[in-house]
Amino acid sequence: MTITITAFERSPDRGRGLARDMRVRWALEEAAQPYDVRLLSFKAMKEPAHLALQPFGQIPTYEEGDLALFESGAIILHIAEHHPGLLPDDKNARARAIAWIFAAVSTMEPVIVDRETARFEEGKESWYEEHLAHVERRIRKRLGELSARLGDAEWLDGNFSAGDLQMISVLLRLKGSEILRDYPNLSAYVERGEARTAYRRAFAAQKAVFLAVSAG
Ligand SMILES: N[C@@H](CCC(=O)N[C@@H](CSCc1ccc([N+](=O)[O-])cc1)C(=O)NCC(=O)O)C(=O)O
Repeated sequence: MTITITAFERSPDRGRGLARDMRVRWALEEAAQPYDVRLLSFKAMKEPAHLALQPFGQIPTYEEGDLALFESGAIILHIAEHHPGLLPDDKNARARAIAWIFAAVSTMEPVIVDRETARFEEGKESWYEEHLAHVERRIRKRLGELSARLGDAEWLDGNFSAGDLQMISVLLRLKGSEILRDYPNLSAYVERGEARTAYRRAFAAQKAVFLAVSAG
């Protein structure tokens, strides 16, 4: 059955692969699953047809036959559970890989999104600099803990998994910042993810959308 995901018609990430459709694209490429993309304007995202799929008016969503899913973590887990290559066969290792999906979205991503929110929405406030220092301290705490756990391993727990895909996708939102550069093993971990063929195919596909819109 055809898989259809939704993505920004004009992504504010300007083809840098930071919007969350990228991580779903990546998972589908790792699973060697072809997919269609329905591109949505910001307006269309808030209209009833899309709200029926995604109650918060956001992307991505995932449709396959009579299944409609939202929440990128849930979509990635669904893909991983239904296709080989993203979760180990061993049941305990599989459970640990799923734990890393949750760790990425519920422990690591919120502190990183806090920094983006502060920079985009609070930059003019008198307390911005002090607030940003606290936010970045919280990010560094989590990065230090993740760095210690990863050590010199290639992936978080054995072979590459959906947990790595989600964690690397979250860490990529720090790409280019001096913060991630302070954790060389995490920078190298992210680069290993970016070097994967599936990542590069997903990145090229989402960037092609931006280039087409920019050329239009
Ligand atoms: N928890 C949901 C969150 C989905 C979400 O945040 N979607 C964003 C796009 S990805 C977040 C995002 C947006 C932009 C950049 N960027 O770099 O420009 C990066 C990430 C969205 O639709 N925003 C529009 C809205 O909320 O009205 C999930 O993981 O699926």
